Amino acid sequence: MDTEEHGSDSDGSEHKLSLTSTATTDSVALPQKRFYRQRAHSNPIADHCFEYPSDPLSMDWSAHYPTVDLGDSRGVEFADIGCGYGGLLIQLSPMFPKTLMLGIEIRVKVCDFVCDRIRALRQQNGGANAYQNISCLRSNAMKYMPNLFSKGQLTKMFFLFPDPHFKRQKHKWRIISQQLLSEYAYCMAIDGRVYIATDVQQLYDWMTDHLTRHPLFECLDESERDSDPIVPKLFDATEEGQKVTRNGGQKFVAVYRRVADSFVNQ
Ligand SMILES: C[S@@+](CC[C@H](N)C(=O)[O-])C[C@H]1O[C@@H](n2cnc3c(N)ncnc32)[C@H](O)[C@@H]1O
Repeated sequence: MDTEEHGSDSDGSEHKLSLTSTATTDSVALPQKRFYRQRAHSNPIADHCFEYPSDPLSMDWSAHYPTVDLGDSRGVEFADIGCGYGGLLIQLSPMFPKTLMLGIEIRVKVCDFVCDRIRALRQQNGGANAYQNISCLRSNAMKYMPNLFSKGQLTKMFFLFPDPHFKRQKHKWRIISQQLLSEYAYCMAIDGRVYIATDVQQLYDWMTDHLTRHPLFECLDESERDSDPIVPKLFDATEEGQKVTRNGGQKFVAVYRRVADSFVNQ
């Protein structure tokens, strides 16, 4: 992934931080996972070397969505947190062709895989102008969400099969907590939706407990959930979901709505 730091050119003009990922290539073949293997878990609290914008307006998204007229777009609206190998983005792309979606993935090689996968799909479907609305960014969602997204920008956030971090002393590594939910709520539009899925009952209880207790989220009732066309995708669109299916595991899914805070002027 090419990176360009936010800073000043010799003429004093500011250039925006740009994280080139899916913009250019010569190859058309889909990437093979075996060339992108990386340890399963990354410590999200340790210091990693990340490029990140000082604020959302400094982020240059043009390299991520090179054919999209960004001036005419609402910016990224869907964020797949810990997107892994990118299966959800690829399924949602044709369902919402006008919506920009971003996978956020902390592992370098996994993010590279998704970028190469999207690049190949774009080339293979060049004539159809497909997959131009999806991209992947290597970042730590536990640290940089407000740097990437403005208040109320996201209409959907996905947390599909997140790392369970079973040991008690590693619960602080979990991607859902009261503090993190407040950051996610800040980036979300009122009525936006949070989708969670896991095969680990204990993690499901943890995530739903935190979401239910948080004043800015409420659980969708069964009929609302069943009429959401995205819900069926939560089970099998991602590589981890497919692995659970192969192993005959159970899946637990829930959807929450971002609600307005009745005490604070939104
Ligand atoms: C178990 S995998 C699930 C991947 C994908 N959602 C799926 O269902 O196939 C969890 C992913 O979250 C990523 N991840 C963990 N913590 C993260 C963080 N703080 N920010 C971004 N990605 C993270 C991991 O690197 C891993 O790829």
